[in-house]
Amino acid sequence: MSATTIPFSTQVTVSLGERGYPIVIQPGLLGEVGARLKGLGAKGKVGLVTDRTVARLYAPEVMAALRRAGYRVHLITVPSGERAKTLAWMGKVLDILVKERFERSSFLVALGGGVVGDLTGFAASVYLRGVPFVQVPTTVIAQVDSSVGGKTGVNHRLGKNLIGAFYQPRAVLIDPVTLQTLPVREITAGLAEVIKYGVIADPDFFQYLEQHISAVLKLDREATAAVIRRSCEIKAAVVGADEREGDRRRILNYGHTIGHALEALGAYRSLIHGEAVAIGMVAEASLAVHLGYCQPDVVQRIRTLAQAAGLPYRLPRVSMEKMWTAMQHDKKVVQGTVYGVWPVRIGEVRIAPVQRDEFRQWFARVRKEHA
Ligand SMILES: NC(=O)c1ccc[n+]([C@@H]2O[C@H](COP(=O)([O-])OP(=O)(O)OC[C@H]3O[C@@H](n4cnc5c(N)ncnc54)[C@H](O)[C@@H]3O)[C@@H](O)[C@H]2O)c1
Ligand SMILES: O=C(O)C(=O)C[C@@H](O)[C@H](O)[C@H](O)COP(=O)(O)O
Ligand SMILES: [Zn+2]
Repeated sequence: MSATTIPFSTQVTVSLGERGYPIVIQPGLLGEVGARLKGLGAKGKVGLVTDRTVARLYAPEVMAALRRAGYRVHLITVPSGERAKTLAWMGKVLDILVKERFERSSFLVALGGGVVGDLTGFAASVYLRGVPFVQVPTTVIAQVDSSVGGKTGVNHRLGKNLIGAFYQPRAVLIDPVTLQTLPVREITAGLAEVIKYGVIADPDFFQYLEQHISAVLKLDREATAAVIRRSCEIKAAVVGADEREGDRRRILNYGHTIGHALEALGAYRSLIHGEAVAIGMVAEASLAVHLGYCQPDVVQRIRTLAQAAGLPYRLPRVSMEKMWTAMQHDKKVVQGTVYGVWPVRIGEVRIAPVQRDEFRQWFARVRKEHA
């Protein structure tokens, strides 16, 4: 893949028939949010949902853009980070929508990272049995992954995203300039989902990341354009083929069986999502070797790339029993059996069950190696 052939402003389509939508990637797009909503036929009042950090950085610009297009705007702000992804905060957002008499035709705009996008999408899916919403993602994770595909929801103490709905946005409006204000830890965490796409679907993209990781980390213009576009293309293709995760979409969950268990065990405070996914990807690749699905060089390449991106890759101190119990809440569990996404080679994964005994043996081996 050559970075020089990548135009910065581009569009990717999520092909889902009447639920299909564009992903527009364009520097400066925040200033056009109002005009884009007009293009979608939005009328009346807009609910702009964001978190406290993003409100300070970008809400004035987006509110001005919406007002220029003739909209009345009601700003709804939640705390920053994973602690807002709860039923309690969902209730507070819904309270405001009710009190402010938002109507069925009112659009919600999710301005922020994956937390704001997942929470707003879920609120949009249930308020008046469904109001339209638009994603305006401002983190790497949100621009390459969470804003696309319609998985919305909130966490439960015992498991990640256990309460939610499939509900597609009307459009995804990506302004890559917003990434400039992200803390390094958040940029790095976002790269876990980017590396994931290489492992599950595109060996050339994985190789591109191996060769350009420092440019990507510096948010170099061409590298950023390449990463956002290719990630959105892969996600859009998978979602277009299997919207509700009947089968193929499960590949997007690579690294998440263990990753989500680690997030829940840390009460959603010790690891942020991308970090947990990075550890999960390396661990699940290593487990895939143990299960006989791939060779050790695959784990080595994934671990080396994660390390080069500055991601954590070692399992934290946690008991095997607690891990296994937390993994029972994975949405890929079928009749009590945990199904994992296992790399076969870079660019190809397979989905298969893992038994408790296999997990226990692998876990004991890893613990011994790291002792
Ligand atoms: N729905 C999906 O398909 C999907 C996919 C991947 C992840 N997710 C979910 O997304 C969440 C993680 O998303 P995230 O990493 O974006 O987390 P996040 O939404 O918590 O954002 C991370 C932090 O960055 C701040 N921030 C956001 N944009 C900023 C900017 N431009 N400049 C400075 N600071 C900014 C936020 O205030 C927050 O503190 C998790 O809950 C995960 O489960 C969902
Ligand atoms: O879009 C998907 O499908 C994914 O699995 C993408 C993941 O990166 C994302 O974290 C998703 O929210 C996980 O979904 P879940 O169904 O395991 O909660
Ligand atoms: Zn994820």
